[in-house]
Amino acid sequence: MNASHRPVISATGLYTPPESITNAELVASFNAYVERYNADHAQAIAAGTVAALQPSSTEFIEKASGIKSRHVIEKAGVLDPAVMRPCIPERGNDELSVMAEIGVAAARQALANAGREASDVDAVLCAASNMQRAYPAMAIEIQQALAIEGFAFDMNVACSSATFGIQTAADYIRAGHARSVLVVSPEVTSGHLNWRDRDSHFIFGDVATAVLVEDAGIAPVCHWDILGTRLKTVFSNNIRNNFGFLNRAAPEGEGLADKLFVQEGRKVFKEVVPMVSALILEESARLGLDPQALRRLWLHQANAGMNRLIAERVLGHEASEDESPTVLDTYANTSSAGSVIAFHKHNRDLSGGDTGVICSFGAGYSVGAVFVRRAA
Ligand SMILES: CC(C)(COP(=O)(O)OP(=O)(O)OC[C@H]1O[C@@H](n2cnc3c(N)ncnc32)[C@H](O)[C@@H]1OP(=O)(O)O)[C@@H](O)C(=O)NCCC(=O)NCCSC(=O)CC(=O)O
Repeated sequence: MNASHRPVISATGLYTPPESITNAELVASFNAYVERYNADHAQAIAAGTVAALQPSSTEFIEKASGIKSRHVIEKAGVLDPAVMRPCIPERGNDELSVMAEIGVAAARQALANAGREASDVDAVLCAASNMQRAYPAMAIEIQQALAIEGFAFDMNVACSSATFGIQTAADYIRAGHARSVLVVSPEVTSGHLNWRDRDSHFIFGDVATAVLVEDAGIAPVCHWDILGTRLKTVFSNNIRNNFGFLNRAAPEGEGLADKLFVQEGRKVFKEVVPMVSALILEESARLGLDPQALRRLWLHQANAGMNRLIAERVLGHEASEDESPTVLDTYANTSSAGSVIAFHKHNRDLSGGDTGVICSFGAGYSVGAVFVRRAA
């Protein structure tokens, strides 16, 4: 088999959890929790020592974010007003862990779509925003479950994990260190979402994606050439999660609001939109591409309004759904997997020579862009 040291995307895979929660179901559960909380604290609220909680609304959620529903690994616990978290039973050390299980499902689909055997793969990156344990690496568990030789490791750049993973895989191909690399992004975001926080309880969903990055010399006929990749990070506290082993002890420990997802959504919106559009425009120029000729933008799926603005700045006109497809309406924000889901679901209709960009952005701040051209 030939090695060209030119990276391509050979195929992608997607695992979608069967259970899904509509905005109406989510808001009914949240508002039942609010009613119960306010009744339980009625005296303190009347005395002004405790603030009453405000109800959520389906109209607000859809208008502010574009999200209509989200998939989750475990629905009953999330919707029980007395629980409001996914109840995923702990598994024994000799059982496949949840993240590995959904990552393997997505990886198997990517391999099948490429006509590739797992034994052909040289490396596995588990690129995701929340690892369910510190070690051993989730990636090594996925590697073992697929019976892959070589090496594997985890990486976390929050929402940009998958695009940073694709660039890392592409660099292995460019350097000749590997010819076939799986970038797997299992996102169990329901675990870190604070389902009791009105400002963010609607934001996330669970999913797993896989991207098979390979040397063009071994790639299937139908693939996407990686024309260039560009990464950027700028520190910000506006999306933050303080969970970690240094704060394991009560009363500061796990379960407190700051150990879950916290964001200043408006600031994120305002500060990240210009970062993303500038990065896409700069990298287009460096690659000698006309941004207005990009056939499709597969953008991170956090907020429909954000994507509208970014796409307009890049393309120079209001983007159609065909130019900038949305998946957050049914998946919500799936962190690093979002732009890959958009690419997975919306790339087969394009023609040879069509060019586009897979672009993620989020906590860090972080932005990752992968420019691709359909080969055949
Ligand atoms: C979160 C948002 C949808 C919120 O929309 P807005 O900014 O318009 O809303 P806001 O917070 O200013 O609130 C406006 C008004 O609505 C009220 N309000 C807030 N929540 C409500 C709810 N659930 N139901 C009804 N009303 C609500 C507020 O109290 C306020 O009232 P009043 O007007 O009376 O004060 C949006 O800001 C957003 O999507 N920002 C981008 C976020 C983003 O990209 N994050 C990255 C996520 S991290 C990520 O992607 C993954 C990663 O990096 O790992």
